[in-house]
Amino acid sequence: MAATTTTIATIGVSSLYRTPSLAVSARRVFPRRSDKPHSCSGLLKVSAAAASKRFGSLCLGADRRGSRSRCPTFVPSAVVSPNSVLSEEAFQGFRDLSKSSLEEGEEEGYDADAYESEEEEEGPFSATAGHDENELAIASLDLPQQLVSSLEKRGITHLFPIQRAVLLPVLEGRDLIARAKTGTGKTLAFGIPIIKRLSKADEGRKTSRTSSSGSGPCTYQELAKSRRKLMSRIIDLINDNSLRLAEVEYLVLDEADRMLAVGFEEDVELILEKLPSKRQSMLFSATMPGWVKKLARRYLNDPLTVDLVGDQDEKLAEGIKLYAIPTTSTSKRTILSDLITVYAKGGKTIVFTQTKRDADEVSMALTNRKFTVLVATDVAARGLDIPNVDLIIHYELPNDPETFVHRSGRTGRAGKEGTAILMFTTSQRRTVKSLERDVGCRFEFTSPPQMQEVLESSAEQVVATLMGVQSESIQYFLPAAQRLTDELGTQALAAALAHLSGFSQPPSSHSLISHEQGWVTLQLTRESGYSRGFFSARSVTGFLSDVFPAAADEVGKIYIIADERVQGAVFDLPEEIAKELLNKPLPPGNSISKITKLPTLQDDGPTVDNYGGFQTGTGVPEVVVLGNEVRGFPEIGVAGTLTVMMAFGVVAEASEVHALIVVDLVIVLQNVQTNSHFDGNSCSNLWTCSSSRCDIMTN
Ligand SMILES: Nc1ncnc2c1ncn2[C@@H]1O[C@H](COP(=O)(O)OP(=O)(O)OP(=O)(O)O)[C@@H](O)[C@H]1O
Repeated sequence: MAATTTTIATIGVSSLYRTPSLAVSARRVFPRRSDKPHSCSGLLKVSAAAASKRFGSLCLGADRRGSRSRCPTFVPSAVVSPNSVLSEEAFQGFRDLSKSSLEEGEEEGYDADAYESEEEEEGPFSATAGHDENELAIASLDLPQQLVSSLEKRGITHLFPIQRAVLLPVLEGRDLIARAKTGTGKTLAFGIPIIKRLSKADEGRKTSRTSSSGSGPCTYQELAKSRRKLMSRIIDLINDNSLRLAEVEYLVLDEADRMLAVGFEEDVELILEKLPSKRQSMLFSATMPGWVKKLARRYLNDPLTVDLVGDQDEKLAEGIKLYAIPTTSTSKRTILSDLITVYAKGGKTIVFTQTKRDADEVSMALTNRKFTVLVATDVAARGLDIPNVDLIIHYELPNDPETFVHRSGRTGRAGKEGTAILMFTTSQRRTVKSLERDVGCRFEFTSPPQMQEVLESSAEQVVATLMGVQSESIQYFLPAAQRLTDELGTQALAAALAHLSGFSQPPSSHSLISHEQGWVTLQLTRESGYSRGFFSARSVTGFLSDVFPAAADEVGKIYIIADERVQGAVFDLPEEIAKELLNKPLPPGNSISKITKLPTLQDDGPTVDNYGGFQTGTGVPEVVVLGNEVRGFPEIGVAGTLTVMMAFGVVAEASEVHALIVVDLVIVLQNVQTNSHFDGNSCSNLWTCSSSRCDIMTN
């Protein structure tokens, strides 16, 4: 490629689109200032991924032409409403007013926040709702034909709302800050108009081709010569003069809030310093905290704000169903496989962890069944457009609401549906509640799938796969199938289904209550004539002590069956102990069995939702805070701001927790509303606790 050709500098891995040929077509729809033709030379798109030095692709080029002229501002009267289609009237308003303002040379401010709201009549992706389809068709926007065709090939024929909302402002050269939900097409929102403008510039150059030299940023050729440099950091490229940005005309900060956040800002600033001050700058993101808008003003010139999210509304993309599932750190991995089997239904899943190490561990744990899973840290949370991801699992809570929005937004893209599941431990309930508030969403709190559901889902998926086997292939296996059916009947098919589901071995036993592997859940039932009064958890331990003391020592969680006509409880035991117990003779009127499905339990059964109040009285402690009167540990005071950790990984801010009472080394949390007596700072002990022991680690 010669040094004189016009190409676009697009830097970054996220949402990267291919530059179409810059074929020129006559401009019809959008009038432009005739007195000041734009001479666009290049686009610099810096994504968070770029700033994090993870360049997946780099396409650099330069135009040797002169600099771009900035269009005056204009005053559109459009209605931009959160999540809604920009109405055709509004769209027309953009056109008319931009036209008139351009004609009149007006330069007025524009504040999309001041826009009125418009009721959403149809889905947010219904670009043609109530409008003349042709008016909104990409084919009618006077874009280069090759661009229109390549978009059509990808099923992109009509503008999405954010694309409609920013089209004219970008064409007119406005700086802007744009917010729209994940997967709503922000990439093409800036891509289409910039390509259109570049193609115009290219057209201009072709018709008045004069010079082939210049002092452009750098040439594709130069960098092709040094491929290795393509892979190195952009900062290094700038520093050693391989990348010169002096003629870049368009700057897009995609994932702008991430780009301008601490840790990235410095690099971005360094890059921005190298850009000409005369440029068009645009900030896009699905999340745009207030501080970004303030900071952005340093980089933008009289920016237009286009906000299709709004402050009041749910900030997640529509079509994403949210579940929250209580777990413990030890049961998480077992539950994860089950969740993927039941909720992804054979589709694609992304599992988000906090650290790379966790990601490695989780992916190792997902080996026995057949999954299509990407296990990733938050590096993959933004910008990645992987088609048709069905399920997102927040294996660990995100650090902030923005990360939750972006992680979840890897599904439910371009109007499709998806599911996001948040796995949380009991002490994280408050964080989950904060997430609901900050993101404006609602979780459905549900329990981990029961083994029966997992097996049924697995079988369904295998059956669906079998339906896709071509009849020509089936013919080859008919004789063997016939033989097997004759010998084993339906057992033969069941064996095939079990094997294809990844269950050649029976599912490993795990507790129905805590989902911990190596544990089983048993049910004790007592006939009414043998009742010795009120049936309680104590009745169970007393019974076990009589029958098999080892079981009484090892028993885990105990829950009473809700049905009042039944005297009974369910409880967890280690598998080996359970086996022995099941062989012991029982007192008359009592029966014990291993169960595969939990009966309905009394209120303190495994919780579905229990905000603000913690469970009391049973088994492993949920959260620990140091109280003033910790029996047996008089030296322990109170630490109001102490971070407390439990042996099974629960982390809680002590300031969010209420009280701790220790009863016979079973730690019980009580929901004491006043925490005034926790203000003392006398103690800063960190406790790790389990039901059977408490260790104190003094700082
Ligand atoms: N007008 C359109 N019609 C149909 N599909 C579209 C249209 N615009 C974009 N898409 C598709 O929608 C998907 C999401 O687009 P894109 O990646 O630009 O979203 P985004 O808003 O940048 O999301 P995120 O904030 O997560 O980065 C892509 O697969 C894209 O090809």
